[in-house]
Amino acid sequence: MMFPPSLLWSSRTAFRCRRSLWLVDSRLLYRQTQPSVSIHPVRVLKHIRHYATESLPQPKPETSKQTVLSRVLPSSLHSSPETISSFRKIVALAKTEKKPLGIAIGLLLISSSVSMSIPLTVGKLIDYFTSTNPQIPYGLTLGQASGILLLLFTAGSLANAGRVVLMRLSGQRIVASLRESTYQAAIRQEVEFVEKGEGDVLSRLNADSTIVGESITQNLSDGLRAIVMSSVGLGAMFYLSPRLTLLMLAVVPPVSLGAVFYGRYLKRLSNQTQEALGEMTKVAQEALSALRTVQAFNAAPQEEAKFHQRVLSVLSLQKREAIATAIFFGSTGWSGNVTLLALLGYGGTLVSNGAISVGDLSSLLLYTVYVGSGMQMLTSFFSSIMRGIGAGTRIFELLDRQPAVRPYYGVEVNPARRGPLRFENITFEYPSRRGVEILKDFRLDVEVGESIAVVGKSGSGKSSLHALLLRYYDPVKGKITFDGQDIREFNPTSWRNVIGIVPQDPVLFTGTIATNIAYGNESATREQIEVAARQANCEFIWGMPQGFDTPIGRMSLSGGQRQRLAIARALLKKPAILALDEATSALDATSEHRVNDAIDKILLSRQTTCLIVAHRLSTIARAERIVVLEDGRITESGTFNELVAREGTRFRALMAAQLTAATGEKMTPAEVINDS
Ligand SMILES: Nc1ncnc2c1ncn2[C@@H]1O[C@H](COP(=O)(O)OP(=O)(O)OP(=O)(O)O)[C@@H](O)[C@H]1O
Repeated sequence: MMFPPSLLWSSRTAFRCRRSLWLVDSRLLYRQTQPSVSIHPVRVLKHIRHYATESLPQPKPETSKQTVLSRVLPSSLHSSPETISSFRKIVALAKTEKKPLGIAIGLLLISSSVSMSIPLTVGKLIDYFTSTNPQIPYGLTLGQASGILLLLFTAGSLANAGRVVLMRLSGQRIVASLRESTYQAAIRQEVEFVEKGEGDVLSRLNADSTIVGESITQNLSDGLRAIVMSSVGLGAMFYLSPRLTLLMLAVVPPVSLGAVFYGRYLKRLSNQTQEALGEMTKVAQEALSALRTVQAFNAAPQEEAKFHQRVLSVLSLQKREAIATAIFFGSTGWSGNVTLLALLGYGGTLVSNGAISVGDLSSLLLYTVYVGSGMQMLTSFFSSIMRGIGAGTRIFELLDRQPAVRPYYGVEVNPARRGPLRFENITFEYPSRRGVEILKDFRLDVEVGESIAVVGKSGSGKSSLHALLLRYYDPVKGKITFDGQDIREFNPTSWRNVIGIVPQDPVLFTGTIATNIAYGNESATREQIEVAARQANCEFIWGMPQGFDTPIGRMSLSGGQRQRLAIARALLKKPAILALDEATSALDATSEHRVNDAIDKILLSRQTTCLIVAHRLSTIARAERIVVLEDGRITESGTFNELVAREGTRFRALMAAQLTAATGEKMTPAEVINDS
């Protein structure tokens, strides 16, 4: 017996399923993944029964809610409280769409009832046309009966169309709101969490929310339809001929037992193939992402050979899988058809004995197909529920996650507040590198309006100071205070409002120059934006044809221009603290001059406390105080002249190394300053 391919899953869907979730059962999956597979519907029924009673641990008596779930979930999932809570949350999501979903379910019942009457009608028609004394119930004429049937089928189709529209729209609305809340939750997490698993967050936003939406609507509707089809179909079969129905139910179990074991073997093979495919992709990915290196070392043949090996192992597994699948489906198809033959044979004798009419036998065979389809749909329904729960668990994990730094919790900081900034005995490790102390008992006091240049070799922890200041992370020991108050007491959003940040490599977002300067400050007027741009020496904007309305992306900005835009963005906030992380790459002389001039203006105003991670000598020389960061601590501190004048300082060595790298000549900082 062949199932309509539309009822069968694509293998891609199944693979996705397998990746994320425990599947209902190998044999059922296998049937779902293969198009044009012969499946005996009653065998499927048996499988489900087996699945529900044996492959699952018995429900725990203590909780009635768990009991219901235990029947539908596989053992690996149903025992987990997470799964149960995820299931409940998914159901709760559907509550927002209670009304349309309720109507859709009503329509579904109407359309299913109509379609379930078809086999019976066909049987009656066959009997009517083959009978020597044809009679229509209720004394209807053939025309009237046909008219009623036509009306019924039209109503069924309309109900079905209505169901599809309502379910889809509800599903899409659920997915849309789920995406928004997932995005909101993700964007409020601490940076470490998102940066570590950015791809993960994106897949939750994209794939997982779609799966959850589908499992509430589309799959729920399919599942209900399947339940109606299977139960009504079986009932009708028993009504038409209990003997034939029992015969079918008796033939199936022994055949299905073999299929169970074989199905498991196939599933194992399929898993191995997927793993091998993963390995193959990894090899290709590595080489393609490092193509410059591959070509520079003429390593293409070597990479091709590596890939060839992986392709071979995939091929050999696929060959085994193909043979095994062929045997599996050949034999299940054969046994399915033999069962059908037995039914026809026995049914035929019953017809010739007059125990059953030709029409009833036809109806019964048609119902068998319906029940089979219903069972098939039911199995995908279980898998879909589990996929939905798996995806839901990942989404709810993010939705329920409390960020390590709660963005809207704590004391509001008045934007006009000013005060000294103190790093008090800070010890800091990155959460992903526990045990590696980036800062050790670090101490630094910065007075209001003071400018400090932090210097040190690459990787010494300079930028980490800014990360702590912005509360991307919190120190392991010690505290940072602003105006005498621990910054951890502040509401991070309002605290970040008083800090202007200029990162090493400023990010510009899609939009115009103006929207980029006003990033995070949407209420800023054009005038305020222009003032900030002027302060930051962004005169280049006025030279652009569309000025401040020039879209970013249509032009390429130089490093110096980007940095000045970032300074303008920071200045627009009128920050109490400016955290400037200077780009390490050299700027051309004019750019550097314009950037430095902008920094000068900020420093001279003495309105903003400046903590500059400095690389360029010209910037370092501008700061009132320079601190040298080494081994997580400040080892030297003083004005530029003091540090240059001091013999054998770490600062002199650092500067000399930088100058040598920049000029190619051995020079001292003092020489360069004098030269310029
Ligand atoms: N997110 C992170 N997770 C783990 N380790 C990090 C992270 N960011 C930086 N580090 C490590 O912390 C150390 C200090 O890095 P940091 O960026 O603060 O140094 P830096 O002095 O600013 O360096 P550079 O001058 O090259 O910018 C480095 O060893 C770096 O590899």
